[in-house]
Amino acid sequence: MDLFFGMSLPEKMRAQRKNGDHCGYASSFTGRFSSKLPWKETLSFGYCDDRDHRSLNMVEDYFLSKLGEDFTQFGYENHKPNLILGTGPHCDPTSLTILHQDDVGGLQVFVDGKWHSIPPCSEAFVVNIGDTFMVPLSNDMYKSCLHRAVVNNETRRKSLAFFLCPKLGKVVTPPNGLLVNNTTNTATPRLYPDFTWRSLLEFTQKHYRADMETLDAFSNWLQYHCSNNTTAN
Ligand SMILES: O=C(O)CCC(=O)C(=O)O
Ligand SMILES: [Fe+2]
Repeated sequence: MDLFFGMSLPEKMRAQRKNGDHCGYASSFTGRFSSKLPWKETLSFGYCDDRDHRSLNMVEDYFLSKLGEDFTQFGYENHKPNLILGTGPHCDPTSLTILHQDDVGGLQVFVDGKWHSIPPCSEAFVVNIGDTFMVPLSNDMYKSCLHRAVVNNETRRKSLAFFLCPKLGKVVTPPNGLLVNNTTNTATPRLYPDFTWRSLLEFTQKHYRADMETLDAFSNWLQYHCSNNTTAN
């Protein structure tokens, strides 16, 4: 991880994540957005548990193809010290996040109106519910977790995150059982429209940096697009 992030920007840019792609290097200074910029660099890899797409040496293969023979290390997030922002407040748009932070710490969750620090523990993972868990599995019963990562002015911070997502074309919708109020036997209101992970991914990759209002913004965006498509047809 240190080997990669210690390289010069032009060198890291050889592994730059292309717009709409899942793998590669991205940072505040090369990004797809011009506002609400977090101070972080990320290196991402996609993994699909599917026989046809599985690669045993996915990370190694990626580095070999992008950076050449003598490079086989990998890493994920790298937050730089001395600069104000790490990762701003947001809920992950994905389903579940399994996160490991190094001993510098900095991860905070928003609970009961306050930010709480999550102390780093080398032997533990933090598991967060994301928006795509909240909608289909609970129709809002389980809230996605609002969190942020702060940086300090002494030490570089690193974290490693695994984001679990549905298949791209899978329709994200709550099961019928959650749409009925068992006491009154009436339908509970749908809080969000059905969507595919492909469309939420596109929204958060190309149009909107995930924050605490991603789902509301996404619902509006979907409605606008659907009504425009209907009008166009
Ligand atoms: O670095 C961290 O601890 C959190 C990163 C994060 O929230 C994210 O990448 O979604
Ligand atoms: Fe996050």
